[in-house]
Amino acid sequence: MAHKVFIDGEVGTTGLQIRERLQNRDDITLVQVAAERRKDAGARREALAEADVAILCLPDEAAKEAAALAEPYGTRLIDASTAHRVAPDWVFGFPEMAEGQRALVAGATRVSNPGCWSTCAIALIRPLVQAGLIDPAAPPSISGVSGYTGGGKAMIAEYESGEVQGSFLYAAAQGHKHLPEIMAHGLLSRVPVFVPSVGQYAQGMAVAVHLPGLGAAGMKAAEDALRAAYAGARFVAVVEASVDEPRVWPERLNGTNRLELSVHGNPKTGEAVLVAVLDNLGKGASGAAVQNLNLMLGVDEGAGL
Ligand SMILES: NC(=O)C1=CN([C@@H]2O[C@H](COP(=O)(O)OP(=O)(O)OC[C@H]3O[C@@H](n4cnc5c(N)ncnc54)[C@H](OP(=O)(O)O)[C@@H]3O)[C@@H](O)[C@H]2O)C=CC1
Ligand SMILES: CC(=O)N[C@@H](CCC(=O)OP(=O)(O)O)C(=O)O
Repeated sequence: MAHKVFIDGEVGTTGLQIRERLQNRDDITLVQVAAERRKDAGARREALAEADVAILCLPDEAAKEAAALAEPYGTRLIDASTAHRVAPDWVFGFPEMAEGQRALVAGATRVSNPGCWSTCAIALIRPLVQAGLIDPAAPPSISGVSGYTGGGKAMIAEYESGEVQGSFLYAAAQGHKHLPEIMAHGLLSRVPVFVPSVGQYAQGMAVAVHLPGLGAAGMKAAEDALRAAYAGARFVAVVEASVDEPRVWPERLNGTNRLELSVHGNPKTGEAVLVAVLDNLGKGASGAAVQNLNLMLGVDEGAGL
């Protein structure tokens, strides 16, 4: 029998992309609420009760409300928002992050999908902390660029109406909402400096983790640590630096569920940078949610991806 899946927030940026990935699958029946009733708590409660799994593609407060509405029915949840990413009773939905994480996701009732920035940062930082190449108390700074779809419907409207043009840095005041999850799952004891930016293009992300003084031997060790951490992973790969040299193109994995990592630097000076590229709407959001759903349903991890 088909699994019943409700996408709460189905007409938002992340929700629409998840629907596209699920709507033609024979093993899934979508439970739907009419678009005009999408914020009606009664209609959402009924859908949450009917579904086997609900994927929350909502602002944080609405995601917390949905989790409370679903509680009495035991509906399994995947939350795409920031609301539960460091909550102890939710499993962090980055299956490649650690040995055993895939099994935790598969068996979970509540899975919190990682943020797009944090997927990149954690993927690069965590294995290096574990290899002793990053001191958790002296974390590297992080920078990056995202397409404007990362800001959801509101930012898409700003760009596509012409109200906003150009690119900008943001969160320079060091309060970005992904910092807690980067610290917790990146195994850091001190918060890193993080300066993200938005470029004048729709979709795709590149992130750099800055490692001053890593040295030539450290660069080799970093690449070895990353390769060991993601050996056998289907959607995460370490690629040669040449793939991302001399320009890192944030759009190069668009339309995929892939995350690619590379190690760059100058062996003469020892200055190094780790780079991650993904589609913010793919492995950074909707693709990751579908991968987690597949694991929870016990089907091929890559179904529909
Ligand atoms: N865009 C991205 O790249 C990523 C987004 N995320 C996260 O996913 C979540 C969704 O983001 P995104 O899709 O970009 O956001 P959007 O603003 O594009 O979509 C959110 C949807 O939720 C609806 N909504 C708002 N409040 C409620 C409510 N109380 N009840 C029901 N529906 C509600 C909105 O309605 P309306 O149509 O009226 O606006 C909208 O359709 C957010 O938490 C975001 O942080 C995660 C990773 C990446
Ligand atoms: C470009 C842009 O604004 N991006 C969003 C993050 C998108 C994403 O990954 O995240 P959440 O799941 O945490 O919303 C931001 O930086 O706040």
